[in-house]
Amino acid sequence: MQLTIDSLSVHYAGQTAPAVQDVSLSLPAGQIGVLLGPSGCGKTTLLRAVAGLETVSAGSIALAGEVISRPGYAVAPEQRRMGMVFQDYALFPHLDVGRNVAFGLQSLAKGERQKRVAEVLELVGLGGLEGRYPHELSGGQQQRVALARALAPRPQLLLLDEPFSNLDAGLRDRLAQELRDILRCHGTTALLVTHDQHEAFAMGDRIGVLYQGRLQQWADAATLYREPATAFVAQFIGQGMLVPALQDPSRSGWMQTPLGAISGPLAAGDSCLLLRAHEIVHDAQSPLQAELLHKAFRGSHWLYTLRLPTGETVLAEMPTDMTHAVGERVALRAQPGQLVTFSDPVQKAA
Ligand SMILES: Nc1ncnc2c1ncn2[C@@H]1O[C@H](COP(=O)(O)OP(=O)(O)OP(=O)(O)O)[C@@H](O)[C@H]1O
Repeated sequence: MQLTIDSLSVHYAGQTAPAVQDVSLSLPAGQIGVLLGPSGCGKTTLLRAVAGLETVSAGSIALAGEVISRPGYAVAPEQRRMGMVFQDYALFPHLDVGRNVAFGLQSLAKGERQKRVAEVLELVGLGGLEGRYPHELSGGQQQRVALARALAPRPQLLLLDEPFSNLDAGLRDRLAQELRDILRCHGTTALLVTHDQHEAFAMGDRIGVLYQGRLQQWADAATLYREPATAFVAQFIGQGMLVPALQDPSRSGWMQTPLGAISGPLAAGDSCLLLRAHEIVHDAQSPLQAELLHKAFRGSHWLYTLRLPTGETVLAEMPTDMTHAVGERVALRAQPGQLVTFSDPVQKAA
């Protein structure tokens, strides 16, 4: 079912600023939306408001065109037909897998209930494990039971709050991919909260980046990366760096940066340029020398942290055959692809 959030604010009593401010987004039926952002930016509050667990102070939430929350009106959480999966799975330890999954199916006759339980367990790859207890399962299997339990009553919308945070990195990646396939296969509309960009990119058809309660951008992963709407998104996604940029007074169509002159227009009022680590390259011919502060081996490349002569610190990806030692000077050149510029980063990010 399509989820539409319009100018939504949630203000906790006693707090000076709203936890969620003027957020609008639309998630089409059958798609997976992800809320991404640093700790405290309002992701969980927004998810809980959709679930009906937080009171809305302004704006509205609608499911399939029908308003379910607005100031002074809220459909009760249990009547929203939403499934929820939390980071701790919240399985009932004294109930076996079958009865955990059957929890929301009390209205069905016994035979139908058993059929549906078997069906969703099959869907999550746990067919035949009805008789096991949660403590007899691995973390990944418990996560899948929680998912099966949420999917069993055929929710209109599935809400997931950091569902993989208790799992190790390898399993997390695999389950994120699996979960995406299961939701696709089931045609489920889902909204997931995470602070992990890789997870957001692996799962989301649409990703919303939140900062200080405000939605900075709601777009697919490629758009967030290539066309960040705000300086915050530019820096948050893909380790972006904003370096100062000035229109070159003597050469039109060129800008001056701490990495030298760069060909390209600087829009009126803009004063910084987005660069990513792969856009700063080693060039033995370049007059620009930066001091190597730190280097980390990343398998396919080195990640260098470098101090420019003007004092700014930048990251650069270098080939693995580079042998610079920390403290050495490294000759650099900026080689930006598509130019993305912003005005003052603080102003844009707020
Ligand atoms: N029940 C509450 N009462 C008052 N303030 C709250 C409450 N819950 C959250 N907050 C505040 O609202 C803001 C947003 O919190 P929220 O939990 O939504 O952030 P989050 O992005 O999910 O963070 P995290 O990634 O750390 O879980 C924070 O400043 C938080 O301190």
